Amino acid sequence: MADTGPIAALDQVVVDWPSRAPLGPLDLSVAPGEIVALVGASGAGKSTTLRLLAGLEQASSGRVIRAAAPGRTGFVFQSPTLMPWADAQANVALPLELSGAPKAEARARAAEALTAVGLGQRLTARPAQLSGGMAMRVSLARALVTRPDLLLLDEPFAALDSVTRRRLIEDLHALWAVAAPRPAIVFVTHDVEEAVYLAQRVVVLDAASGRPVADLNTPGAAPRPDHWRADPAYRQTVEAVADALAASMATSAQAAS
Ligand SMILES: Nc1ncnc2c1ncn2[C@@H]1O[C@H](COP(=O)(O)OP(=O)(O)OP(=O)(O)O)[C@@H](O)[C@H]1O
Repeated sequence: MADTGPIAALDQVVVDWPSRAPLGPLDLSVAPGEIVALVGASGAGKSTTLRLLAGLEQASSGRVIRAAAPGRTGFVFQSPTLMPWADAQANVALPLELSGAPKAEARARAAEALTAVGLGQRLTARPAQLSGGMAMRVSLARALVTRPDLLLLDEPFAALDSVTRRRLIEDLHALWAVAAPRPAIVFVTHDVEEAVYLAQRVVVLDAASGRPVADLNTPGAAPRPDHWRADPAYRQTVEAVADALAASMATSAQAAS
């Protein structure tokens, strides 16, 4: 593939809030179409890194590169953040309507996106009529409907049971694999196994400064078959990420003592 440069990157970015030590300097580069997982201790700066990549947070210094086309960055939060009064189709159509698409086209594309996440039969359901997993699928469809170049996911499945969670990870992989072009995905999670299973690269953030302190490639091509979880290469990578995560926390615990 031709080197097209990153779809999003942080170059020596520092975020300086009056109430705490500065975060950074942060360096991270995300290539078009790649899947990167961010792991780190609570408060390490994972959400801040995503918000910087989304343009929702200002850097105090350094450079943020955002190469996704306007309106083609999708964001999915831990809670589905749906409009409670609107049905699934209207929720998913909203970003298209806001970007000026005619209503009929927006509704047709919303129906298509909901079908892709397995909710083709629930277009008229309101959020209160959906399970947690279904509501998250609607949120995913809303992010995918704009055919994003960059999809940012902040612990999207953390509140779900483990079976639903696995299914959603598999669906996300499948949706990514059929998209043309594939979006880059940056996925924040506390779950090391989920990070290794989903991503092509796992980046570990330092607990104190938020700086990436380990950047590990995962073996094998995504999307992975479910039985890959029993593969020794998967287990070894999980151990390597868990070790890097423990090391990142130990250093900051030492610094604090
Ligand atoms: N607007 C803000 N003003 C001041 N401090 C902030 C602000 N936003 C975040 N922080 C602090 O910056 C640090 C990083 O926060 P962030 O939410 O990015 O961490 P995180 O790794 O996503 O945490 P968690 O895993 O708990 O969600 C935390 O100490 C947080 O309290």
